[in-house]
Amino acid sequence: MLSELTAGSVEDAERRRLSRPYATVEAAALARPPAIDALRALAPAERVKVIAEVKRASPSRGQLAEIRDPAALAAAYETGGASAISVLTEERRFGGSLADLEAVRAAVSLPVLRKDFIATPYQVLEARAAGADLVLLIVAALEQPLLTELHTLILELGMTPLVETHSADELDRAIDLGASLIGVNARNLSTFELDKNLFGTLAGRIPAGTIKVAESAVLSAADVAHYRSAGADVVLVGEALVTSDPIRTLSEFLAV
Ligand SMILES: O=C(O)c1ccccc1NCC(=O)[C@H](O)[C@H](O)COP(=O)(O)O
Repeated sequence: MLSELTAGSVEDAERRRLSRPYATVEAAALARPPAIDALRALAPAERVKVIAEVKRASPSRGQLAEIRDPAALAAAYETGGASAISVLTEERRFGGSLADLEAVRAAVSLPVLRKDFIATPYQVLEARAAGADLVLLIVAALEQPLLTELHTLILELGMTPLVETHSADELDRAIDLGASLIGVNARNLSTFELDKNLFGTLAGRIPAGTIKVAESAVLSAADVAHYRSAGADVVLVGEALVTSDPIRTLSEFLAV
């Protein structure tokens, strides 16, 4: 499933590239105001921080929410105390788009994450051109040389890579990169199985000074407390926010 999702995202980007060539997107990326410092926004603090996700649908859960106005949802997340916004831009299975990212960028002053299946430099440039401050890199989807190349490009463009892992081997690869922001996703992106204890199993391997993000399966304040007690600096939340009153849910999560 992960390779299928990645191939689909790359194919869609190649289609866009026919009407918007590399040089055009690169120029747009370089013309953007500097990216917001996401490491600062997500730095460890007394309380857990939340990356709040704009997520319409997913392969594991189907349709989650009809989000007509992603900018309004992101603004609510900002009001509710989120520290960054994640925007799923994958079109086929998540119903997202780069237009969503651009709308969110214009609506909030928080760092914005492009959450997609990124496997080419063109997709990284698209992210910056649309106003992203962070870009997701999924270790399981990328061989180490490509992972290194994309990680370097994201940094060169002034953005922050969120390097996502799901096993000790993947975590070691993220650490070898020198990643400053590492996510452990409870969801196996091929089988969709959820393991809420994976973060706790792996967190001890993450070097001091690295920001630790627990991703997925955060459905309640108890889940936030579980990840926090296992060492999470940040939790990334999608479903629980888009299927509830996001401001109320955020306030419950941030009170942990
Ligand atoms: O959410 C899915 O079903 C999914 C399937 C395959 C690849 C990625 C997938 N989701 C991306 C994410 O990592 C989540 O959107 C994110 O961590 C938030 O998860 P949740 O709070 O459980 O909605």
